[in-house]
Amino acid sequence: MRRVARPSFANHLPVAYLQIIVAGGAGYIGSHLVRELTKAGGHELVVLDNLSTGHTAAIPRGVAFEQGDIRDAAFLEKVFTKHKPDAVFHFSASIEVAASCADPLAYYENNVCGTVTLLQTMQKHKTKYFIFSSTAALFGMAERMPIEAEDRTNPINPYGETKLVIEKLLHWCDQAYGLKYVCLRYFNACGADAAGDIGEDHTPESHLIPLVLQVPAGKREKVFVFGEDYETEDGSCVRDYVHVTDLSAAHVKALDYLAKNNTSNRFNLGSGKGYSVKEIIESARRVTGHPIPAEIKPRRAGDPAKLIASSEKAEKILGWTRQYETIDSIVATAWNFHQRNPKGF
Ligand SMILES: NC(=O)c1ccc[n+]([C@@H]2O[C@H](COP(=O)([O-])OP(=O)(O)OC[C@H]3O[C@@H](n4cnc5c(N)ncnc54)[C@H](O)[C@@H]3O)[C@@H](O)[C@H]2O)c1
Ligand SMILES: O=c1ccn([C@@H]2O[C@H](COP(=O)(O)OP(=O)(O)O[C@H]3O[C@H](CO)[C@H](O)[C@H](O)[C@H]3O)[C@@H](O)[C@H]2O)c(=O)[nH]1
Repeated sequence: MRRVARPSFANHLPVAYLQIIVAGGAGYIGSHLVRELTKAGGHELVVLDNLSTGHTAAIPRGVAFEQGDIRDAAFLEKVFTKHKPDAVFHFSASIEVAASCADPLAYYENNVCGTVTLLQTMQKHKTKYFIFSSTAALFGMAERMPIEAEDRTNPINPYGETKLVIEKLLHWCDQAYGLKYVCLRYFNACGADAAGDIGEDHTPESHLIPLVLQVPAGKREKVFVFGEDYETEDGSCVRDYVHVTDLSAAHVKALDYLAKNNTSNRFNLGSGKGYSVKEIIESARRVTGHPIPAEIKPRRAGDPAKLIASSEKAEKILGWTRQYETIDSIVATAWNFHQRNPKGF
């Protein structure tokens, strides 16, 4: 069979030839992308992760793994020299809004300094494409709902601001070095792969859906509702919950987009529907058949009242569609993971 020559960086790369680094690929969302890319085949994948919150068991057998930190320039240099990536998916970050309010320096160090080191290594090695895990937290107290990709950004917590700093830096990296990037602003990632063998497993857990499911799983007696005095219908915070497998599909499309168009862009990714904390607890009650007691607590630091996405731009430009539309179908996949893996990974 004739071997097709690998094209130079001067040309757009056919998607099938890419060497890909998934930084943070042992984590919740990154491991789901690795699963999707592995299923699709055709790429050489390397997971890079310091395992601060990720799990080796979440990395499929046969996928290369480099354990280390994105803040460690010497480690990155070794990995990039060895694997010569064409594209980097960058999930590796600290992710909790309340923790970022308590320790902003740690968040800037990991999310900003770490990403700068990663981008410096990419620039040195002429790595062409960068897909960045950004967030709805960029928007803060948004002026309108649903939030369009081009709406004004105004983060109200350090976590969101670290992501905005990087989005702005990426613009300048494109201008200065020709780096092509896509920023994907996920709203609230949730659910688990349909097979139920990978899912969300953080210790300690801070995210709403896995915490709610710890009650029927027998790991906690009740769930707390942080704030009942927001300007929302039932007083609790409203978020847009989007399934992690749907998010993975958007990443595959983003890579395709970069390889075909060689143009940077940014997209919001959500379901377009908002659910309050109380509605999420109701959904978990329906899915699990457990009464799930709830107790009202004061507001949590850094929480905006409402975040709902318009994903119209991603639908139009990337051709992104979602498989999971109802909140119960999403919660059911998370519950499936927790039932199959009662001790996590
Ligand atoms: N979970 C959500 O709802 C959500 C929403 C919007 C954006 N995001 C973003 O998506 C990305 C992934 O989130 P997640 O929920 O999968 O989190 P996660 O904590 O499960 O995954 C992050 C992974 O990155 C690794 N990591 C962290 N710092 C690192 C470092 N310095 N060097 C190397 N590896 C490091 C961790 O070990 C982990 O495997 C993050 O960038 C987060 O900000 C998440
Ligand atoms: O025990 C809990 C846990 C959470 N909440 C509330 O549930 C909502 C969702 O909270 P999560 O911690 O699940 O998620 P966040 O909205 O704070 O943040 C998540 O989604 C963001 C995007 O919207 C980010 O990117 C971030 O990384 C990711 O953690 C918030 O109003 C929070 O106050 C509770 O009431 N009780």
